[in-house]
Amino acid sequence: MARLPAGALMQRAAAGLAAACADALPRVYGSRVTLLTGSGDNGADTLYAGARLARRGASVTAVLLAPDRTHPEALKTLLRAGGTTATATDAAPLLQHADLVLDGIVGIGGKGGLRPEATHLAGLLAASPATVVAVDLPSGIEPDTGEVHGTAVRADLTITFGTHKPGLLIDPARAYAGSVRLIDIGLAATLPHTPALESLQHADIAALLPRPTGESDKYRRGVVGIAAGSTRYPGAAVLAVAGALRGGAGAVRYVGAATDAVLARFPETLISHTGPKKAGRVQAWVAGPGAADDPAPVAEALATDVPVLLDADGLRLADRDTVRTRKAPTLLTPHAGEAAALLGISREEVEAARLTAVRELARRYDATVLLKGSTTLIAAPDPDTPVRVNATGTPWLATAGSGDVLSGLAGSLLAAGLSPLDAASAAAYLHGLAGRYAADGAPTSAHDVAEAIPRAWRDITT
Ligand SMILES: NC(=O)C1=CN([C@@H]2O[C@H](COP(=O)(O)OP(=O)(O)OC[C@H]3O[C@@H](n4cnc5c(N)ncnc54)[C@H](O)[C@@H]3O)[C@@H](O)[C@H]2O)[C@@H](O)CC1
Ligand SMILES: [K+]
Repeated sequence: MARLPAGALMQRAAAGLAAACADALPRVYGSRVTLLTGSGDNGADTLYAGARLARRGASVTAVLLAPDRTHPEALKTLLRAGGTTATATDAAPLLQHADLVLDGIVGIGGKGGLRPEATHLAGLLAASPATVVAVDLPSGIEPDTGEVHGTAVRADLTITFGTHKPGLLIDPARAYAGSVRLIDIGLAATLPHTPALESLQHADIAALLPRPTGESDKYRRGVVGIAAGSTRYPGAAVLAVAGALRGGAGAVRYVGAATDAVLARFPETLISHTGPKKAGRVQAWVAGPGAADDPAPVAEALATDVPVLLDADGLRLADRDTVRTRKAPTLLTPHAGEAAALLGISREEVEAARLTAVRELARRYDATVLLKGSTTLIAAPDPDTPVRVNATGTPWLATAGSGDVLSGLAGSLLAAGLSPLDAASAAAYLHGLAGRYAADGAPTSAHDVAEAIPRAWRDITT
């Protein structure tokens, strides 16, 4: 900001915001626009954008939450452009009859949820048929964590400035943002080199995925061991193997009680009639899906010196000190309920503060942790490594067995030589994309998700 003329960033933000609002309206001329205007720069952005829309013939009214503390220059600009003002007590009809509402109550300066008057406005807004555009972020969410304390504005569209904020990417706050559009205001050079959060895209994942070369044979490509399934849950083994076969390892070795079911479905699987300890060459183990109550295979996998992925029953059956102290990397893939058990808190507490939970798990277990959910998070044990958030998931993936496919897929990428953080990130990305393809707007099954993985892989790499 010091290097630019005063207000330059704000003008860039307002210009981008006004253009996005114009796109969201059938026509600007004659449309009714209501601005919810707080006392900070977020409110000022909103007033400047409103002035631009007023100059194009929109009828613009700013509801001022703090009339005596509104940004004076921005307010003057709106009034000069033909806009008008109102107080919060007059807001109800203005929100009910607007075509478009801009939420400029608070931006990145907002902390601790909305105050009572703003809470009341957010309630009125929820009942309005208007299109809601959040300015920078939906007011009331915690910008840096994605937590929501009390009421927050629910937007159809969020126009965010300079960089994505964690709250726009992590649930529960993410669900309040609607679709998110980033406006470049020229901040790139000033942003920190190590962000708090990363969201990998197609090209990032493509660069991570293993590719066989002329010298590859099945052992060089990696053998993934699957210690999963039981007489009670043979299907978990089949689904973990289904994921593993599509994850780039050269071979999949299975140990457990579901040999017949696995071979019937996947005759290419190598079978060892032992535990993980004596199973033969394996570069990474997946232990736990459908394991029911037998801790032995989990303990044997953890005793090896190769990377181990623990999922489902494995998270419950594993000895926690062994996880913490083993030398080779460990990857834990809990859903919120399993994470809650590992942390000794409630599922609701995990879901409300997912970023804190995943970081705390990684720290406490000295492991890489993939916390499943509609926005999956992945944290490395080193607290300075950016947490990764996966953006490809779909609610249709909340289907039985889908986690077994993910664990097999991630294990296969581990065996192929990816670090736990990269294996988990690439697996979550592919799995989410495969889930979208498999579902395509209708219910899908874990089996279909596994079968859609190659299509996701091809789309990313070609
Ligand atoms: N920092 C930058 O480089 C830029 C910032 N811009 C805008 O500036 C915003 C940040 O502005 P500010 O730092 O002034 O802060 P905000 O405008 O986000 O919020 C601070 C104001 O809101 C009030 N407030 C705080 N918490 C509240 C709550 N829970 N309920 C109701 N009111 C609350 C405070 O009293 C304060 O007046 C960004 O979100 C963005 O919209 C843009 O203009 C572009 C450049
Ligand atoms: K806002």
